[in-house]
Amino acid sequence: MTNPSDIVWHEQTVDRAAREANLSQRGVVVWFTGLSGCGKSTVANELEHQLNQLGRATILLDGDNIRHGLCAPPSGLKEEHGEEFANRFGLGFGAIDREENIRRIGSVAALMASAGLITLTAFVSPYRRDRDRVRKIVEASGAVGDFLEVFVDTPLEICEARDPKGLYKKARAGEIKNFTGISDPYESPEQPEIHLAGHAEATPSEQAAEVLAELTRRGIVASSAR
Ligand SMILES: Nc1ncnc2c1ncn2[C@@H]1O[C@H](COP(=O)(O)OS(=O)(=O)O)[C@@H](OP(=O)(O)O)[C@H]1O
Ligand SMILES: Nc1ncnc2c1ncn2[C@@H]1O[C@H](COP(=O)(O)OP(=O)(O)O)[C@@H](O)[C@H]1O
Repeated sequence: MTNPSDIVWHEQTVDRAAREANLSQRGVVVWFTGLSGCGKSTVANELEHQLNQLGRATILLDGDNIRHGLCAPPSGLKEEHGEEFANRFGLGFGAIDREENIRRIGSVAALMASAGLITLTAFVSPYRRDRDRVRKIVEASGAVGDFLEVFVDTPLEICEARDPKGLYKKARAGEIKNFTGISDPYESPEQPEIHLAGHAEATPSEQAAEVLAELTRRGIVASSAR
């Protein structure tokens, strides 16, 4: 077994402050969470577009895309890596798999923020403990205030009526197990930095502008940025 003391942290000459200075911005993580179909990807995508137009350096990590690579399911790894590897490292939607999914993404998001990027993430991330762990990792590698939780609070009935991928229909029919909101829990954030209420009928662009306004209010985006 590897002894943790055999792995030693190496200090680097170019630090986070130097990277941030070159980009004239502060690296942060803007963590969108909510049910499937609540609008995470759409609003995060629109926000990245608005930030991009302001000349800000960004990255968007989206659940559906990350599950094609870093957090692929066993079926996506088997052909290239074999069954044992796929079963050990591939991720599904059970509670432990979601925990590992969010742990990996949380670490990547913290690295992206240390690179000075405004890092947007869009994952269901249904468990409060998993999200709180990411907050700790991000703050430990930067400062308090570097992690902003955005609760996309669209009611289940609306998400289910939208059902753009037909997943709710399958979940109701019992064809998908552990489906968040139907046969698996969603633990709402208790004190999100930003709360987007879905019943207000705001457009994705208005919701993105709401997040942008909060980033501006907190000095993460300068009001005169370009
Ligand atoms: N069982 C189950 N529960 C929830 N979601 C499911 C499930 N099976 C597949 N999908 C699709 O996978 C997307 C969620 O992946 P995430 O990585 O964001 O999930 S999690 O954060 O680990 O909970 C989610 O994407 P979004 O709809 O964009 O949220 C679904 O399209
Ligand atoms: N504010 C909104 N108003 C109306 N429809 C929306 C809004 N935000 C997203 N949608 C629509 O809801 C569906 C699900 O959005 P999506 O961003 O894929 O959700 P998620 O990433 O949370 O699964 C899409 O068809 C999208 O166009």
